[in-house]
Amino acid sequence: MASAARLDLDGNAIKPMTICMIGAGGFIGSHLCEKLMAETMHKVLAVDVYNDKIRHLLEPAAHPWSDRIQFHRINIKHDSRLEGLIKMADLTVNLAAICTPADYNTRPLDTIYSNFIDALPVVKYCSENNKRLIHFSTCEVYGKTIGSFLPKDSPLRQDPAYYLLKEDASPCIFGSIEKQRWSYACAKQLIERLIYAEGAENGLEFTIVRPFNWIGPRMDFIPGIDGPSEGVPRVLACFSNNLLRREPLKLVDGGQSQRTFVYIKDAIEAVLLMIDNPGRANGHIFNVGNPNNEATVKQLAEMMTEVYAKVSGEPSLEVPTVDVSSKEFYGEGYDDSDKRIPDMTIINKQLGWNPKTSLWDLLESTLTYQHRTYAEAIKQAIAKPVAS
Ligand SMILES: NC(=O)c1ccc[n+]([C@@H]2O[C@H](COP(=O)([O-])OP(=O)(O)OC[C@H]3O[C@@H](n4cnc5c(N)ncnc54)[C@H](O)[C@@H]3O)[C@@H](O)[C@H]2O)c1
Ligand SMILES: O=c1ccn([C@@H]2O[C@H](COP(=O)(O)OP(=O)(O)O[C@H]3OC[C@@H](O)[C@H](O)[C@H]3O)[C@@H](O)[C@H]2O)c(=O)[nH]1
Repeated sequence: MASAARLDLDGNAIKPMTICMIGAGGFIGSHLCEKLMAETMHKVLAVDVYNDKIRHLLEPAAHPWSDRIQFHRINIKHDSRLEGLIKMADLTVNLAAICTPADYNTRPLDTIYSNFIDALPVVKYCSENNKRLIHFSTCEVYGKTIGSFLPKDSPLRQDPAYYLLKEDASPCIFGSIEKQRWSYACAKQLIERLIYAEGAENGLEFTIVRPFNWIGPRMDFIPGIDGPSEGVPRVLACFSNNLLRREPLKLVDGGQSQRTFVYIKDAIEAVLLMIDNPGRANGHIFNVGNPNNEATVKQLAEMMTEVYAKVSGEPSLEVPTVDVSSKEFYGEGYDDSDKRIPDMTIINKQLGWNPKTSLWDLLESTLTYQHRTYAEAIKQAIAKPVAS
């Protein structure tokens, strides 16, 4: 339950505030809304084009927080109500974006508009009205590691100086322009630079978040069940879909790329610390990830297969994975980040935050959710005769 006497990291009472949360109906937004309703007295003006993932929080009068969350169905591309909502709030959190890699090379214009152009008015309204902004960027702004350009057998590849990603030191290394994968990272980088410049020149109070593969329940969609049959979500939902349908998991280019995965509930703790501690969060860019949860995509597939067999009680397939080329899976213009380990120095120093949940544990709770939510619907979809 929310307590009125929550304290910030410096021991001061936290005053309830109004938060305009744009993209509140998405994966991260839904978890952040839940946290804010259950554990704080803050109010949320939830802005999105969808609300399926937060509908459970919006049921009238069903919850003690029903007067603290309002949903506004607004497309921020063209809606004059946005400025009014930002003015009414103390803080704006902007999560809205196209952020699935399958879109970056196939819908590069939509990707660039969504991640740069559509975010511009949000930054402008915050700056002009002296409102604080927490903007969601991405770990993809780092692109590839310096080490990836060294010879395969170079011992320097094992030296953290060549792979650890630091907010205030690492360069942003993208591929060539025809590798349209980088349209997203580049748009995110430019909006980061613009926000930083608004801070430097006009005094905007901002925090930039760089999430490193946050995963958990409600991430993306299961194709053909609660999203388009031909849609390609991020890897957690792709692999969940394969496991639910008892198909081999597809390893793009052999699944050699490495990622670090953090449990959504750990990551949301970090965002709440930013919200509640403006003096420590303003003016900073924060990596938010779990450096201890590194795996290649192949290792992730193997672990998910093992965990899913445990939580579903169904035996694994004899051949659980299959290799597929990136051209076949994503189309022309795909490219990849080789390795993503966040440096945690800044978030540790400013907010004292550390992730807690191991990869196995976060997969166990997430795949339990996926099985409970989708297994029956998938069975029915598979059993349905295909219309001729
Ligand atoms: N999940 C991750 O691991 C991760 C990693 C890096 C960066 N991020 C960033 O975090 C943010 C949130 O990511 P997510 O995983 O929750 O994605 P998501 O797709 O689940 O959520 C984004 C939400 O924004 C909404 N939205 C998009 N365009 C909009 C518009 N024009 N008007 C109103 N609403 C709009 C969508 O409907 C969706 O509900 C994004 O900016 C993303 O780039 C996420
Ligand atoms: O079925 C699949 C899906 C994905 N993959 C691979 O799995 C890896 C991870 O893919 P994801 O779809 O989760 O996306 P990425 O980690 O590449 O990018 C993500 O990073 C952070 C955010 O900004 C975005 O949410 C997204 O861009 C990639 O190497 C991809 O090629 C597979 O091997 N098989």
